[in-house]
Amino acid sequence: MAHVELANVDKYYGHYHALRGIDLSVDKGEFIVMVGPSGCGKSTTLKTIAGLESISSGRIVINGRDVTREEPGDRGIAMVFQSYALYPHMTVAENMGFGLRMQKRPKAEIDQAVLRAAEILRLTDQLDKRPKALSGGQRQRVAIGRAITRSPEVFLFDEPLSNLDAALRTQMRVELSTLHERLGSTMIYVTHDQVEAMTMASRIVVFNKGIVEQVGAPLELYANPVNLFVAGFLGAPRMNFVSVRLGRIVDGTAEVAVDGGPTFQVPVVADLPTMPPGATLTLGIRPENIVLRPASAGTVPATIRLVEQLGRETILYVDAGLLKASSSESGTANLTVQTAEPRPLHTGEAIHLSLPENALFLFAPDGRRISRARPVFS
Ligand SMILES: Nc1ncnc2c1ncn2[C@@H]1O[C@H](COP(=O)(O)OP(=O)(O)OP(=O)(O)O)[C@@H](O)[C@H]1O
Repeated sequence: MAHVELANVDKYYGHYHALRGIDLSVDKGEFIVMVGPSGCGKSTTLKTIAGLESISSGRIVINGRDVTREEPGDRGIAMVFQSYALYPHMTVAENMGFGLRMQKRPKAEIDQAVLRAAEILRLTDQLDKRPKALSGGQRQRVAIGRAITRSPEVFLFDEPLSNLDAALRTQMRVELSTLHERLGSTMIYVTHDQVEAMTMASRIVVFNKGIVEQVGAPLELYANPVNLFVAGFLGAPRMNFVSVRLGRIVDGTAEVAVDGGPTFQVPVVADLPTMPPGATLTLGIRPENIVLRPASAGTVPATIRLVEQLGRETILYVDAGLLKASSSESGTANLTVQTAEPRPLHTGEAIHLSLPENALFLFAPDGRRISRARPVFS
């Protein structure tokens, strides 16, 4: 187990500023998951911790030791990649023991480490096979086994499950979480997969364009994103965003109105009054918080453009003309609704929506969230 710290880390590739002052402190035994859009710097961050990329400025500290200039092999880390790159001519046991053999460790020690890793990863029956005789999930377990045998203080994972099919990914997700519990090691994990991030992380780090936007426990980030970017990034289907105008602010509550449409009262943080009345703000609402209602005052009329029936729930892409939403994910539809409505819903159907005020997020023109923090469990 190790504590890992990045202090003001900058990384340039030529003139390209890939990491911009990254500060990150990973506690011993934490499972940190890094997420963000393609090209935001997740893999670069992981490689700088591994020592596979040098940094332009800043410091990387593992267990209080500055490793910024240390070779990868001296840092006490092991990395598992998306492509598991096993040696095809070696058996599973030989693949798993490879790192230790390179370090010229005694045979008995290597055998013991391989057996222990194989037992943890349920590969004991596969040790004499070659990689081509294994399933994708088993191969990825061998790659993880290769990391385990080296008893690293820190495991780094770069999208290790993205080559597996959906069912195997689900199974491996559970196995990795179990592995983390069993070994208690510090793990830093990069993924594109929201479910992996939400279910495995003790804390999620959201990257964007070479900076860290927010760090926090999964549900905390989901309930209290600091800005539009984090709000829009975490959650599938993603949060809806609607342009609104700021009206009066009374007793910590802002009146915001959709042009020609409904008005909402949103609790705000203190610095909102510095914004002029009439300022354009963004209202956010998660698809699961929009409610289908019979027509009445305060509801918004909408037309269903597309229905995705997922069994337990249904995703509707609707055209709610009044709401000038900017999160269109599908043609003329401008709002996404996630509902457990039991009756069948059809394309072209007219419906009415209610946007509960206690589920609204409000964002300033610069993207900062200015509605009051929401409890994680509400
Ligand atoms: N060796 C390199 N030389 C030049 N530019 C690079 C190099 N490696 C990465 N970059 C650039 O640095 C930025 C960050 O890349 P990085 O691989 O860290 O992104 P990422 O967040 O992991 O993306 P993805 O999710 O697509 O893997 C990208 O714009 C990329 O093009």
